[in-house]
Amino acid sequence: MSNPLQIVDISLVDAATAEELLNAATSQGFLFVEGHDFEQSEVDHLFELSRQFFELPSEYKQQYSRSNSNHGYVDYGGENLDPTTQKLGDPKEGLNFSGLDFLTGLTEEDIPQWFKDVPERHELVVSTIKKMYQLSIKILRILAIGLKIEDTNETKGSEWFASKYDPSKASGSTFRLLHYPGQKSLNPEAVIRAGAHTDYGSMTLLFQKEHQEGLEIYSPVSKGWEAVPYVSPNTAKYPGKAPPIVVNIGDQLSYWSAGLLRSTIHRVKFPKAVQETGQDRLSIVFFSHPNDDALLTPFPSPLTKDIKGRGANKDTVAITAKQHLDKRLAATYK
Ligand SMILES: O=C(O)CCC(=O)C(=O)O
Ligand SMILES: [Fe+2]
Repeated sequence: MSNPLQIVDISLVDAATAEELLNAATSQGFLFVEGHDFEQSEVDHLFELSRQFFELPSEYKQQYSRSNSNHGYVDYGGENLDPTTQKLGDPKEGLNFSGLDFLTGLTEEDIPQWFKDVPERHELVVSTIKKMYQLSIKILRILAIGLKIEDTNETKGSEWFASKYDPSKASGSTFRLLHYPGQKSLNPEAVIRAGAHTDYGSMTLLFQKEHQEGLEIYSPVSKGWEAVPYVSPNTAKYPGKAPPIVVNIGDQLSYWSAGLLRSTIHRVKFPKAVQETGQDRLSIVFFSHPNDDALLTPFPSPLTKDIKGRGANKDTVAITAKQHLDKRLAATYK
């Protein structure tokens, strides 16, 4: 499968990396990142854990149904990512880990006992949550350099995003395991697995598996739907490491940058080959959000100061990260 997206190596935090990252974030709004520290074995275990969890009886999973704070199990059809077009919810199930403390990797509310029954299961979830948080902060620091965010009295420009990510303060960040069951039907009406949407946070990090493709972006470059392929790990460069991770710019970065960065529309669809094999899809996703009280007003930068009428610059009243998330979630989980 061809790859319309850039693969950016973030192992070096410097001006060249920042330039490359910014270019990808302002063009497609979707990219791959390599030079992260996720091991292949770790990601394999996570997918295995996810598969085993979703195989548990429905009654068991439903004991942990999604709470008002967006934590817990979401059953088939429980979420509709494209409520203006789709009547039915998405044909998928998910497990949300929300109310995250990034110092401990723990959640405020209970997670299914199944994860705690075996210490390795819980440890893997906890370490993944901490790593995802750290990776998103690293990417945000590099982006801040590329965006030439200016120093203020309170913060250094490169720390502008990170300063809104106090690890022990409440945020909308959510770690999710997602499962899209296979479907043999070739009914063209039933090919959407997750409706078209933009993500609500600052950025989303995602692992998918080979032969389980289906993620598509509405490319701002080609003005058409394009597949986000599975990209194999570069084992010569990074032995033992997991494949490049998908990075998706979300609404909040679009607001903060007055629309310079793109919160690109995407969806999950059954590609023909996957529909024919009846293959399931599993994805491992981290939705990175700043602290609840972070204002979504543009950062100070020569790159954005003259942009008017896009992103938050067009609004007269600034909203907080939590107000934005609550609004989006209310539409999704009607
Ligand atoms: O499962 C995927 O590949 C993407 C899901 C997604 O876009 C989302 O949950 O926001
Ligand atoms: Fe999404």
